[in-house]
Amino acid sequence: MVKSRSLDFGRRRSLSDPLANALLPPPGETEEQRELRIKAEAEAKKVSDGIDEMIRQEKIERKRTREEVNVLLLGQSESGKSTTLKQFQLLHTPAAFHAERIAWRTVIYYNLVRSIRRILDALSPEDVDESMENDESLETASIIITSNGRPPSAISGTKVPNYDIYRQRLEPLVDLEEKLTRLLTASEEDEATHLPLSWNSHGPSNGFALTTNGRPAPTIVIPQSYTHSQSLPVSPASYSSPTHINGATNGATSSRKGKEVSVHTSKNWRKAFPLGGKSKSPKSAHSGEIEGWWEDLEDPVHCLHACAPAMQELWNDHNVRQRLEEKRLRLEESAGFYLNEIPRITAKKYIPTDADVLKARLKTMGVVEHSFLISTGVNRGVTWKIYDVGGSRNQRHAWAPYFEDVNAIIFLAPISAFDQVLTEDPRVNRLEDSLLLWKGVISNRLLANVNIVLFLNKCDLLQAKLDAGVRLNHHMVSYGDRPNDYDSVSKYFRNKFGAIHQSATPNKERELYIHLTAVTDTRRTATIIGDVRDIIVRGNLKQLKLV
Ligand SMILES: Nc1nc2c(ncn2[C@@H]2O[C@H](COP(=O)(O)OP(=O)(O)OP(=O)(O)O)[C@@H](O)[C@H]2O)c(=O)[nH]1
Ligand SMILES: [Mg+2]
Repeated sequence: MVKSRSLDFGRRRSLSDPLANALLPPPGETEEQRELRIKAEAEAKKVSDGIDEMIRQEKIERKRTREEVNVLLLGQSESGKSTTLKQFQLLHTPAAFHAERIAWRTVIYYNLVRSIRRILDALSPEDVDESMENDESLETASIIITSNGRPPSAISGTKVPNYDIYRQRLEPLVDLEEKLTRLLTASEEDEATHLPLSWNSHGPSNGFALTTNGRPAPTIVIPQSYTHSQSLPVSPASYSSPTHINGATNGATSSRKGKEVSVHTSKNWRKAFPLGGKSKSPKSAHSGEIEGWWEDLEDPVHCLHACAPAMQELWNDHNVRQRLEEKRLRLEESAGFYLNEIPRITAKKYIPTDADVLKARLKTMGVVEHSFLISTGVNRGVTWKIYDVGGSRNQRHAWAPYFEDVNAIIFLAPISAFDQVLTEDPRVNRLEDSLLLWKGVISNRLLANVNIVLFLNKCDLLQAKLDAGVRLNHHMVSYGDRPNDYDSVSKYFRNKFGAIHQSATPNKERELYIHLTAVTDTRRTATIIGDVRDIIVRGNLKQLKLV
């Protein structure tokens, strides 16, 4: 009775409401009629609740199938983030990836020409150590640090053969490097772009990211280096101190101080093709790709083609290799791999292969976003937004604004870098920096519920380095006298990164997925990306169900 009174009272509350009026019990309702009515109402409520639940489930399903998955690629500079992004592109939008291959020709030429320049710099009879330390171009080289934390000096007193003949024969490449840099930057004439230095220019030029909508504008940085005689002393202090990604920033000023030239990562730099601008750039009926550039005499391929024999001789010269070895300049580990394929790369009708594109090096500045609609498998219909960030220290302040919406992070730590130093601060060991960065990311409270996948990357280079006899314990005392082989070392790193996660994560429930990767290897990376996709989507679904 009391129950029905309260029900009636509830209705009386809304007497002015026509709907509530309509729901009032009919006048003169008998007790029996009343019971039947209440039963019917309860039945109706059950049906209604069932419908509500169905709607909720549909909503979850819709979210699962339609919601974007936001993935951040994090890690220090040269850890392989952009390469990982390229692998995603190759896997999910292969047609677009292939269509863009030709545009990467500019970058590949640029990488090759710079490698040659760096060899010539290294052959200079003067002591170039100081400029090497301050040289941004070191970022693509493996520099061994010694116990005093400095790159080893050239073997003092070494009699240096006269390499002027190479310099003379390769002189046209001086202008070519300038031209290629201009081509990569010229498509941004309406933006604050700084023109690059040539081999003979004076002083550094600075590039800085513009900002849009409060988020840094995506840009690509072409690292510049200087001849030893022109290098400007850049003290480590002129770079920012280590950036704490959870708040403290080093701001735009520090990025302005970098010796860098920047190109926005809008598709514009890709449109720099056809090089030289005089080609009619006919498209191949078969592939849709631009072809016929070789008929344009201004095209860089002609200069490269003409210099190819000299480049090849330089690279194959035993004395040159010895000199590079003395200076511990391991060009072949990074963008230097094009040196092993000079005839192919400099052929007049050269079109970059997928592998060439994956290895092409352009430093990222700011944050670059790419979307993919996954069309197959469990992730069908999911739109993935992948954010590729600039990893050098003066870029890390740009990461934090992306932490709020992120569903998953792929963190890359290049474990082959245990004997290298940061380009932006030669006092800091690269692996040390990766470990600190890792700790900063996994302990960040904003990211506590974010799925994290760790790529211990550059395993191919790690293997090669260990096989060549480079000892981990010379650079990482804590490794002690464990065996210096790939299995032991990779296991050690896996445990080390895993232990940091275990102790520093604010979310003890979070599972950590660790992969040993070489992201330039397409086949292996495709499998890993498949696994990662499933892990991330499953993790995402789990979170949605909790909502
Ligand atoms: N051998 C080898 N080279 C790799 C691997 N991962 C990346 N690289 C090369 O390392 C260089 C740097 O890779 P990126 O992907 O540009 O590095 P990033 O993390 O995007 O660097 P920033 O843009 O400066 O933050 C490129 O020349 C890659 O081809 C790897 O696993 N093995
Ligand atoms: Mg990058």
